[in-house]
Amino acid sequence: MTYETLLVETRGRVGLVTLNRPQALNALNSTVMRELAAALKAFDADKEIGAVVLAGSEKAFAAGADIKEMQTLDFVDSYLGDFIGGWDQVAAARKPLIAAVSGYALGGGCELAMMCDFIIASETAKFGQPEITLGVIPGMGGSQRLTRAVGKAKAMDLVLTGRMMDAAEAERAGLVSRVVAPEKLLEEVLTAAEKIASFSLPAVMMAKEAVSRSLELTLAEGLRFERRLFHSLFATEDQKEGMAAFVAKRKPEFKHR
Ligand SMILES: CC(C)=CC(=O)SCCNC(=O)CCNC(=O)[C@H](O)C(C)(C)COP(=O)(O)OP(=O)(O)OC[C@H]1O[C@@H](n2cnc3c(N)ncnc32)[C@H](O)[C@@H]1OP(=O)(O)O
Repeated sequence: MTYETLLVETRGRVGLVTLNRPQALNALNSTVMRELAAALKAFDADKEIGAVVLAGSEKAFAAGADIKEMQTLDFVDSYLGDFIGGWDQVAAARKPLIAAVSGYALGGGCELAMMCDFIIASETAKFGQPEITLGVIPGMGGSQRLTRAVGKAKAMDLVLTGRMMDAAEAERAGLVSRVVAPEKLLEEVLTAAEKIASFSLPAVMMAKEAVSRSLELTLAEGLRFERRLFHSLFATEDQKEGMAAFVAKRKPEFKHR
């Protein structure tokens, strides 16, 4: 498949998707989001892929939803057309998805990064939900995922003032898992993705599913769900291989089965 707004490639068992609308700081429009959903679906279906990285440019991961595309929308058009309705498809990806954020991750850009499983940021990253400055509010999950990630006080601060927070503040707040030098960002993220992709794919996908469900279930439900997944992994060849390799003091050779 050819993409108009993305660069899509593979690095061993890692899929790499790079947003590619530099003239608009990777502003997200319908084409970007449709292509992104298709690229992630293709990687989900590809048995040779164990993890996916989503990156932007050095200046911008994404500067938000495309304001030029949105400005003439009215309520009836946006409601009947379910504007941005399918844009959360990214959060439905089943394989681990890591956001590599450099520069601006604003509005929909911050929300897109938060749909990924974790965010590794460059020291230059700036996160924010500036929709309030445009007369609207976050619409791709910012009020929900940001609050779960950083807590009510900081989420209210960011959503109500529209200010940006830098990478150090985002790391302290728990929005990003690590901050690295700009020139090391892609290398660091690809190394993390390669490590994940080297493990048993069923175990990796179930680990993702279990952690993701923790945000939706009660503790008792979540613990039961985790236990069922844990038990089920004893039906895989990779559990036998992983534990046999440990006992034999050798490297496991996972078959992803
Ligand atoms: C998801 C939902 C429901 C909502 C949203 O996401 S609303 C959008 C939230 N994002 C923003 O409000 C950020 C808008 N952008 C900026 O504030 C600035 O561009 C900046 C601070 C990120 C960078 O400023 P800088 O001076 O370095 O660059 P610009 O000259 O402003 O931008 C370069 C080029 O990109 C176009 N651009 C930037 N952001 C967007 C955007 N969100 N939508 C459409 N186009 C965008 C900008 O217009 C300029 O293009 P032109 O030179 O052709 O005007």
